[in-house]
Amino acid sequence: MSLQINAVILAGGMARRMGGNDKGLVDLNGQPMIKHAIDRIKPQVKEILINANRNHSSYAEFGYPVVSDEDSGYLGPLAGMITAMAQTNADYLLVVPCDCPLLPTDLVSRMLSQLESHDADLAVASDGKREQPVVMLLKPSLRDSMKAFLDGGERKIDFWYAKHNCVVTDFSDQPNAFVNVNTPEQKQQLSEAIAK
Ligand SMILES: Nc1nc2c(ncn2[C@@H]2O[C@H](COP(=O)(O)OP(=O)(O)OP(=O)(O)O)[C@@H](O)[C@H]2O)c(=O)[nH]1
Ligand SMILES: [Mg+2]
Repeated sequence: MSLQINAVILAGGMARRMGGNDKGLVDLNGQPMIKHAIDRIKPQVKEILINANRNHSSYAEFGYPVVSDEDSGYLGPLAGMITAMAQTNADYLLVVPCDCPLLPTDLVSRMLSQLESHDADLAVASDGKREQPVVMLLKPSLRDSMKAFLDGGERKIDFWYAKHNCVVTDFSDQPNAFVNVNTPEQKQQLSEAIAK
């Protein structure tokens, strides 16, 4: 029987550096930012969840369930992951942010094969220079550990996964895969690069 892999796309942040505009919904080359991530991820997973804390009806228009953080205090990306892990019965959950429009099209296959060959609990992506803590493939059963970590006042995702059997999957062959759009200037730069 083949494994079921679902994804959550995190769009639950405050997007302060984007001037508070809901980052997943800002336009990037004619499409909402999150739509670029959806198009990259959709062929790789069975089901998608969108995690958002405002503008639910706009996010619902993409045709996937929209879930909000259980705690409305904007506790960071871990809060979105915990919510999604509670709502998925898949073997693995892929976590990606809404603000990486160029995610690898082979993200799941490479993370899964490395995870399985190392018998690990989770895989985190790297661009070769830095780990990408909001790009993970993990077992939903890790939710209790993540919740205890967050409830203890911790926020740093890399501190959490360091406590687990974790592999780092290297995507340095795709140097732009994790280009992250946090500011209007970064959006403009990427927009021009895509249009070329
Ligand atoms: N569910 C949830 N997701 C979050 C939260 N904070 C950040 N994220 C998501 O985590 C990912 C990485 O966060 P950032 O790029 O820093 O986004 P952000 O916090 O909205 O932006 P800034 O306010 O500019 O730091 C993005 O996909 C965010 O939507 C949160 O409190 N809850
Ligand atoms: Mg970001």
